[in-house]
Amino acid sequence: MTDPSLVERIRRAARQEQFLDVVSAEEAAARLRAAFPFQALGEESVGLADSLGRVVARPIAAAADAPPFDRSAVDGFALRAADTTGATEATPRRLVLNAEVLACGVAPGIEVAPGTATAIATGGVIPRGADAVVMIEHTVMEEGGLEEGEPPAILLSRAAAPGAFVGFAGSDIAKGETVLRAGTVVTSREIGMLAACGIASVPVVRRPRVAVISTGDELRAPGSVLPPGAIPDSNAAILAAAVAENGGEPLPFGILRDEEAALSAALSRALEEADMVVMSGGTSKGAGDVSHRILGDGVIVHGVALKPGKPLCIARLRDKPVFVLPGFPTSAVFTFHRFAVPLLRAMAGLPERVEAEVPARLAVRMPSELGREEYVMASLAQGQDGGEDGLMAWPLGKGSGSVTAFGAADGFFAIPALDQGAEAGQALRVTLIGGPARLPALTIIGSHCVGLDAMLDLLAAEGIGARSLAVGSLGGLAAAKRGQCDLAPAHLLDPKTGAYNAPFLAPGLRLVPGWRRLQGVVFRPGDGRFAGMDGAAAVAAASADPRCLLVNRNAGSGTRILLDGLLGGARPAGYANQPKSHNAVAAAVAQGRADWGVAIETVARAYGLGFLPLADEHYDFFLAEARADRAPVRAFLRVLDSAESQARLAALGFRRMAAAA
Ligand SMILES: Nc1nc2c(c(=O)[nH]1)N[C@H]1C(S)=C(S)[C@@H](COP(=O)(O)OP(=O)(O)OC[C@H]3O[C@@H](n4cnc5c(N)ncnc54)[C@H](O)[C@@H]3O)O[C@H]1N2
Ligand code: MOO
Repeated sequence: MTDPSLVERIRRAARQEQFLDVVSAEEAAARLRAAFPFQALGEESVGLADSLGRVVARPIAAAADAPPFDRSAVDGFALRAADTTGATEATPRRLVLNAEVLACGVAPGIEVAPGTATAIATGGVIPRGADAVVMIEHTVMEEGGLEEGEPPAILLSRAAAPGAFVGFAGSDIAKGETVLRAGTVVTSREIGMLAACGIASVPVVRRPRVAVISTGDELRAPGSVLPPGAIPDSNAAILAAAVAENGGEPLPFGILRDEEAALSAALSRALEEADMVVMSGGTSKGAGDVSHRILGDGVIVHGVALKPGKPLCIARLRDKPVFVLPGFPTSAVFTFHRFAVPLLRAMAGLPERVEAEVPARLAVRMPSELGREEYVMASLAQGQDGGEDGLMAWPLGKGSGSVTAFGAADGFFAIPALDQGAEAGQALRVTLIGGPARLPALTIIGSHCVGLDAMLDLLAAEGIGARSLAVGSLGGLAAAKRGQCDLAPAHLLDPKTGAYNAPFLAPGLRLVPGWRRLQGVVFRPGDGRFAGMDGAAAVAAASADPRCLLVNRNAGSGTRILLDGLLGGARPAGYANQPKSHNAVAAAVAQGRADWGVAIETVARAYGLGFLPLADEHYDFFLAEARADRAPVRAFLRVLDSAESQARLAALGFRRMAAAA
């Protein structure tokens, strides 16, 4: 049943013109702190095995001593230390054995009287009278002289101090002592302690239940077939996992359409079942943006001067926190961590997360919007070899819509609201996400290619990690010249000479031949306008037909230079559409937004497109001479020349060039 007051609020909110009331991130956090208690939820009791990963709710005292009785730490004989005084190899002491053997679990029956000893196993109960144990290897059984019926004896060649090899009851932990304090996260180690102290049920903080709701008509569950315009719901999966990582229990509410009635019904149910509600999508000003409208006067923040995350909306409904995160994945995840996680952890009884920072220098200039504090996701790579340069931070440059930026980044840095950007070389502090930065052995910066992925897979199989930053051919070349990477893959066509890459060599760099990628005209199979043509004829015919729409490439790309050369100054329909990758060209043609373009054969095949060859693109590597002798670089060059790599490249449709010099 939908709460009638909620419906009324929704109606009221719907009548209002919606606007964002942007506040600073600090103000937003302060309002959140003022609205909620930031304290652990109540406690519940769980079985020992189920306590793994839970937070201890109150101090737990040992229910029993550990060990529960005085026990032997060795295999040997329990005895009175006083009987051993002065024992040496030359003057052994003789002790008569008692007629019992104290294996583990055996209750002793005979008191150890002066001049006697009892055989005992490691873990055996120390018998009354004994105060020490000697190891079996420091004794010998008495040889010969045994009269009929006389008990056996041992000869002892070492003196034992009182307490030797005795583990006293409660010496590990004594009954009543605190085993675990409130706030401890239970791991296998804590479980071991609890078990040893005889504790079978554990008082833990109740896990905050967090309803996760995705909104958007375009969303489909991951793995479903996507109709045109649809995208997989990645936010729900990321957010549910992040809830679990921070001590919460995610309650998946699935995908809801941008429809107020359905949304408010779901919200009402979520508020009944959960301690916190996290929605994503529909919080900005667009036509379909309805999520925030259903919150009515419960809203405490709507709009934060942050990038990513401006349209973040936070509300308090029925005393429970509701976060409406921006739909863009990077924005959603970033704002979740920044605002929802501190509250979630407090409710779960977990301490605030401490995020480590490392100093680094910015590798390239990063522009930023004035008026919003901008957080830039970055990868870290070692600067100039030798370490003087320390770490360089490379912005991932993927924007709020990226689903990979947050996952791929080592961390992020902030550009203050009043700055219009950060300069190359500027000193930064990078906040690490997901633990310490793992700096790989090999740094590769430049143009990306699936062939390179194949090389890096082979290297990884040898245990050599590589970081490949896709910043384009020119960006990689610049990084190589500055000594910031080992290898810079590139496919730069020099329009004057028509040659690839070699004309761009600079002192200190060497060119390692990579592979050739066949480029050609791509079109939808069955498009009769391209039937029976070769590449050059297809370019001529298509560019002369105003209804045949081109998808071009960005200025400076090798493909653009090639196409401009073929067009000879012509500007066919669609020329202004200039995406930055082979894949974007193929997608535009495959989906009918354009009819033709130029891309590499591998990509044409992947999209099921027709392909008419034009020319070979050379994908080579600029190698910094100063780094050429590093073991990981040598390993890369070896892999590049291996039979396995030739086979993989051939399977991808690439032709490997002459062996590396
Ligand atoms: N005219 C304006 N437009 C936008 C503004 C603005 O101020 N004025 N703000 C921009 C900013 S900043 C952000 S961030 C986004 C956030 O928009 P919404 O929160 O309303 O999100 P949607 O429009 O629903 O979706 C945005 C984008 O994200 C995709 N999405 C949504 N949910 C998911 C999901 N669960 N998994 C994966 N991807 C998801 C959605 O398809 C859209 O592509 O608004 C800007 N616009
Ligand atoms: O705030 Mo939005 O999250 O910049 O893209």
